[in-house]
Amino acid sequence: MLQIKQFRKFYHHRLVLSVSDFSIGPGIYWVKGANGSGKSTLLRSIAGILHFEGDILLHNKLMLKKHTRAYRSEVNFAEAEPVFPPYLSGQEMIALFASAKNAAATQAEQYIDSMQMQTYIKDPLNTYSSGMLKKLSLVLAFIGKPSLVLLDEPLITMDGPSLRVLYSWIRESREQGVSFLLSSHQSPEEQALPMTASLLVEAQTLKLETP
Ligand SMILES: Nc1ncnc2c1ncn2[C@@H]1O[C@H](COP(=O)(O)OP(=O)(O)OP(=O)(O)O)[C@@H](O)[C@H]1O
Repeated sequence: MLQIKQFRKFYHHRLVLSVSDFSIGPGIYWVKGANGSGKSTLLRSIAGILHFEGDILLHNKLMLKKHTRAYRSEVNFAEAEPVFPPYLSGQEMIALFASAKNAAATQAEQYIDSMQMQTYIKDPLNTYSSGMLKKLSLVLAFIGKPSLVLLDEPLITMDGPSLRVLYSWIRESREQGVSFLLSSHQSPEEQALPMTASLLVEAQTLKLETP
């Protein structure tokens, strides 16, 4: 499903992550690692929003750097701490994403309803709490028809009922073939979210840990 080749990421000449050849099949993966180990760097690179050496392939055919548009239409990403334009509403952000992802704006309605966001979805984003912003970023990550969804710290700032809703979205999407990379410092509840394997980011590289 995902292949990382001759990957190196530097910040100001400092090597942060080096992965020579790494591949994983479809599934739900828990991205683990200490603070500052490079989890966000890995996810942001796979999302195509950071410059790096090497290349990343999806489904053995879509190269991030060569087939950028097609690759991006398959990969959705939710940042750990999402930042949105303050004067847009949640609904306007959803409309923007839906247009960028060639999706119907109505696709998000089921997500808005299940996360109980109806009462504030039309309000400007500078009035949202961090949990409300987190939920919006998660809705955006499910818009379109992604085959890979990257969720950076999706469990933080979410209350218990919202977490259960998120787990159900992930399980349902997985049943439809969508894969997930999910970074977290806390172990996702195994029964609620069956993990295929863990990806450990450590010592400037990436290791697969099977259960
Ligand atoms: N924009 C940047 N400029 C310079 N260094 C950076 C930048 N972003 C991240 N780094 C460095 O890269 C390393 C990896 O950071 P990253 O945010 O990927 O770690 P992380 O595993 O996601 O950390 P955490 O668990 O604390 O969120 C850290 O040493 C960090 O200081």
